[in-house]
Amino acid sequence: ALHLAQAEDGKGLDDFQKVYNAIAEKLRDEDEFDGYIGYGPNLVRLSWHVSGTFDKNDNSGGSFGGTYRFKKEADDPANKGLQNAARFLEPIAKKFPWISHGDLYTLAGVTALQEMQGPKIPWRPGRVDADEKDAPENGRLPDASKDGNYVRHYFGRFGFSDQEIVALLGAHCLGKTHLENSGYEGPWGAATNTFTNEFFVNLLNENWKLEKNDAGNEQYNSNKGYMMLPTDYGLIQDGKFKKYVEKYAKDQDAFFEDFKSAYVKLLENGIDFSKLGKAYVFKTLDEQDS
Ligand code: HEM
Ligand SMILES: CC(=O)Cn1cnc2ccccc21
Repeated sequence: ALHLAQAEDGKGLDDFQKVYNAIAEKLRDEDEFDGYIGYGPNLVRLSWHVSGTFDKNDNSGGSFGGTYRFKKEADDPANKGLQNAARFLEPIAKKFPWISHGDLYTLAGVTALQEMQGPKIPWRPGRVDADEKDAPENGRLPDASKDGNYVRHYFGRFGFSDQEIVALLGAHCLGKTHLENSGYEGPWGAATNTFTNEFFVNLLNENWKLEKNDAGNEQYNSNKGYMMLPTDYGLIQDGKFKKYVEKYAKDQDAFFEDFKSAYVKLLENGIDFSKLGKAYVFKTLDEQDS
């Protein structure tokens, strides 16, 4: 059965906006991380990895239990590099001890996306810290060396459509790959910390060459210094995915709308929020300055 959301008692929009603001101010303050990319992309990746262990067949994994806090999950080789995001969030968790880990990890991704000029992401609290025995086994996160068919099958475990899969992967407009983390090397030049549809524009406009990188893994590189993972490239090799790549390359608003919906579904998969009220939509720091 689905996990029933149990919001932190007595906490409302203002309380969670305070957590949002603490994360957003720390993001602004610590802007030198990873060659001045900042922590935003890493926090978005953490919010995806804590949710990406979900399996709709037995409702195991997913963001509900905050089990990333256990070594068993944090030490999954697929999570290499996310220690930075976890360390970033430690003082936030200490300042707001009442928030569950699952709510903190997902709220941090929402905060980072909105502060990087992404769409407004409605967010609901109610994840509850589970035991280490509930932490999913390693190996549930995807393999970047595969093709479009693998990606479709992989996300079938979450119940995502082709359109939702393409929209979600648009988050690869953010940050970069790091050879020491994943065995893929991204260019410093092209890495960004602003949420746009350029992942799709680059996929279609660059001429991609399949090359072996210094770790011996194949990746697609362009003469402008951009890179794509084989799974990224699979989105234009597969005709059914490609039409959504073209849609989002032409229409950033459509991308923002579809990304927002798919990202909320990713973060909320496996949880019954029906007993809760409306989702919260947080103000960005800029919207509060005025
Ligand atoms: C087929 C599915 C996916 C694969 C195989 C994949 C693979 C990867 C790999 C290998 C990296 C580089 C990690 C590193 O070396 O530091 C990465 C980074 C990243 N991924 Fe994905 N990813 C997938 C889906 C997603 C989704 C669904 C999201 C979010 C909605 C996402 C967000 C990110 C972000 C923001 C980064 C940059 C992190 C940073 O700069 O520290 N990815 N991904
Ligand atoms: C800037 C760049 O390489 C865009 N990009 C293309 N694929 C990516 C996967 C993870 C992070 C960034 C990615």
